[in-house]
Amino acid sequence: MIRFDQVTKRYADGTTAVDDLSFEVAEGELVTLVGPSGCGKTTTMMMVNRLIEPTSGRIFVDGEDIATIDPVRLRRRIGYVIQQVGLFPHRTILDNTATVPALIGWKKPKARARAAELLDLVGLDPKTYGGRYPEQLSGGQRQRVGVARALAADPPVLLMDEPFGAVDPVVREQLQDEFLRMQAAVRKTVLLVTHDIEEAVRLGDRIAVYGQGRIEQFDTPGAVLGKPATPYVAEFVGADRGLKRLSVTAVEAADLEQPAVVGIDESAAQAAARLRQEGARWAVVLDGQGDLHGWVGVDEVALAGAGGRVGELAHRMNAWVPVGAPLKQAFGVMLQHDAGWVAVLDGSRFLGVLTPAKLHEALRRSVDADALGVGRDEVDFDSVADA
Ligand SMILES: Nc1ncnc2c1ncn2[C@@H]1O[C@H](COP(=O)(O)OP(=O)(O)OP(=O)(O)O)[C@@H](O)[C@H]1O
Repeated sequence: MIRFDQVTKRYADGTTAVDDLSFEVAEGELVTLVGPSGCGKTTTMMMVNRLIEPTSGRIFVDGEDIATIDPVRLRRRIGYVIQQVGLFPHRTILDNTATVPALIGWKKPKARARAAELLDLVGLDPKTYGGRYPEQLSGGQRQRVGVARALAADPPVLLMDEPFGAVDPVVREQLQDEFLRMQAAVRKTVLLVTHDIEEAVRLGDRIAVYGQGRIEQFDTPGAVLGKPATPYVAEFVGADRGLKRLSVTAVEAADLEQPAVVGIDESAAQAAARLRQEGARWAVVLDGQGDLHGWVGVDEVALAGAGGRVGELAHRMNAWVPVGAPLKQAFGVMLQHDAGWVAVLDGSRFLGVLTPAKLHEALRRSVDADALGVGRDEVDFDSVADA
C-alpha cells in the first residue's frame, strides 16, 4: 500500500537524511518508525504526502508512483496527524473536524454529520464538544480531534507524526488504547513516527528501527525486542526489552494449563473424593455451559458435609484475563491478586489457566516463532527446566 523503493533524501546543505531506503507497509497495516532525534523519521514520512521531495528513488501509494500524482490530490487521499495538531482557533471543533470533507466539496450538512460521527469514534461526544473552540479543550482532547479530522474524508492512508507526543504519559496511554481500538475497526494503512520505543511496540504491527537515515531492523515488535538484529537495536530497545515483550505477546489458548474442574451442581462429597484422587488442592468451578463460576479448595469441599453442593462453596474468581490479552496484563492480574495463576476466558467460557511457568514459555516461544516466520504451535522448544 505504501512502498519505498531505494529512496534517498539529501538536503541542500549536504545532509543525507534518508539513505537508500526500501520498505513496504501492507494494506491495513500499522508500521511505526522509531529512532533517536534526527535519524530521518519525519523526512521519511513527509515524502509520502510530498511535503518533501526525495532526491532519488520512488514511492508508491496503492501501486501508483506518487511523483505522477498532483500533490494536492494526493494529500486528500492521505490523512495527516501531527503533534501540534494545528486546529483552526476560530472554528468550532465540529467544523475543524469537517475541514477536509468540506474541502473536497461535500455539502455542509453531510460534512458535519460525518464530523460528528468521527468525534464520537475518537471518544468525544459531539453534542458536548462539537460547538466548542480548540482552546476550550484539554491537550488530549485536541489530539483526539486531530485524529478525527485526519479520518474525516475516510482516507485509506494515515500518516501520524508523534501524534500523542504532547500529552502526559497517562493520557498518552489512553489515547494509544483508543487509537488501537479504532484502528481495529477502520484498518487504515498507517505510518506512525515516534521516538518512544514503548509507543512503537505498543502500536506497531511492525516496527522500523532507524539508525542514521537507514532502517536497522524492520520486524514485528516481538522479534525486535526478542531478537534485536544489531547491537545498535539492542541498545535502542533497552536492557528491559524482556519486560517490554510482555506487552506485545498475547495469551493464547495453547499457553494454558488445564487444572482440575468441578461442576457447579456436583455434590461436595463427590467432588472432594474426585479431587483427592486427582491429587488436586483446588479446582475451577464451571457451570453447565463451561462458563467460569469460581473456584473451590479441596479441603472446603471435604468439610462441607453431606448434601453440600459445589456451587454454594465456590469463591469468586477475580484473577482472570480474556484470551488474546497481553501477557503483561495477565502478569499484572497475577500480582494484583497475589495469585499463582490466572484464569483465561473466551467471553465467559473458561479456557484454562496461565501459570508463571507457562507465561515464561509463551514469551520464549513467541520470539522463536516470530524469528522463524511460522505459527507458534509449530515451534518446538525446550522446557524451562531443560534450558
Ligand atoms: N530542511 C532541512 N535542511 C537541512 N537538513 C535538514 C532539513 N530538515 C531536516 N534536516 C536534517 O535531516 C536529518 C533528519 O531529520 P528528520 O527531521 O527527518 O529527523 P527525525 O528523525 O524526524 O528527528 P526528530 O525525532 O528530532 O523529529 C537531521 O539531521 C536534520 O537536521
